[in-house]
Amino acid sequence: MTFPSLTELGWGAHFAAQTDEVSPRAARISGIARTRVTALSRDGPLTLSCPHGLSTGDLAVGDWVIFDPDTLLIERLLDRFTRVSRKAAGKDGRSQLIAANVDTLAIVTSCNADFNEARIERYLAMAAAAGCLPLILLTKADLAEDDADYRGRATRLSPVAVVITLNARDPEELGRIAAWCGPGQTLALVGSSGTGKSTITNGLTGENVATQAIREDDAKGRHTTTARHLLPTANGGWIVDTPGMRELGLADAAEGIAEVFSDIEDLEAACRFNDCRHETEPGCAVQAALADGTLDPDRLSRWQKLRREDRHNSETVAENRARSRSLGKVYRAAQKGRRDRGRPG
Ligand SMILES: Nc1nc2c(ncn2[C@@H]2O[C@H](COP(=O)(O)OP(=O)(O)OP(=O)(O)O)[C@@H](O)[C@H]2O)c(=O)[nH]1
Ligand SMILES: [Zn+2]
Repeated sequence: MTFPSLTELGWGAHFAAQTDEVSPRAARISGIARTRVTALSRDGPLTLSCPHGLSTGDLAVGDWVIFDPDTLLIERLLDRFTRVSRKAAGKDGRSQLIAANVDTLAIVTSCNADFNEARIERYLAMAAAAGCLPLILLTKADLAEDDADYRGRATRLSPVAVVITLNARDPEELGRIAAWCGPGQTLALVGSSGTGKSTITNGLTGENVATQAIREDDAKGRHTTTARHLLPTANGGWIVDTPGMRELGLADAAEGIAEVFSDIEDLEAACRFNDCRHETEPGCAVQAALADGTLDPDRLSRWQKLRREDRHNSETVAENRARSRSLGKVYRAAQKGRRDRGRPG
């Protein structure tokens, strides 16, 4: 049996630069259960375990790790190329990792009442904060009276996102997404329940895996909030199945928000006062743009709401940083242990 090469698994210069290890020791995480981590290596699938002090919660589907081939323990997590996260449930504002090393984040919404500008902007900020290319997939175009109108509204939300309207049930139309999950490319789908994520996943993988995974979980009454599978697509790429998100909270996404709302942030830079609140201050460029109709007041209020929320949630982020620093210590200790045992590499 032949397995995908590291390049086909998504390996590239970003990871190669971080290690002198020979490639049989590198693996990409394809699934995470409570204590077990499944991964794909050049020599096929593996089950890895976490060393003492590292929990599966610190890892994400899509991560690259260096493992010890004798013990099958994870030795080192490689620095991520992209990092998809959101605010964890609860009030502490912690950011929760959803998936790692995703090239493109596909925001899935339907050409019907699910379509919501504010929600799409949230996901666009999530993609920008993660470092992923954004793709907006507008499903159920076959059921809509005017899918071009939805496409136009979505296009206005971002100068960088590609917008595609489609019937997700039609394999030929799904082919238009194939370019984003070709060899070595990883695509993640996010969006509300019922918008067609499973339909797209099944169509691209040629299997019914996604729905099965969801059913397994339902049966156990478990509620997962992170992605658990990296699935191969029919044309040599990878797809991450993320859970349906009823509500997407953002934390530590200031840069992502700034990118999505760069039009407003540019205006803000032109306000006379640095601390302009864009209310009644003289020389406010934001108010001027509202007055001459170049800025949509709804977009302004959506931006203000997102920024307030992100600032509030980011207050406790310093806590997370301390946490990842202590994680770094665990990796270094593991590496040192390996060197002390006189292993090469
Ligand atoms: N006509 C039409 N039906 C679609 C389209 N996309 C999805 N559907 C249907 O909509 C329903 C929901 O689709 P799913 O793929 O299960 O949606 P989901 O986003 O995976 O939903 P969750 O599994 O709850 O997260 C299914 O009955 C699909 O067949 C589309 O483009 N056109
Ligand atoms: Zn102003």
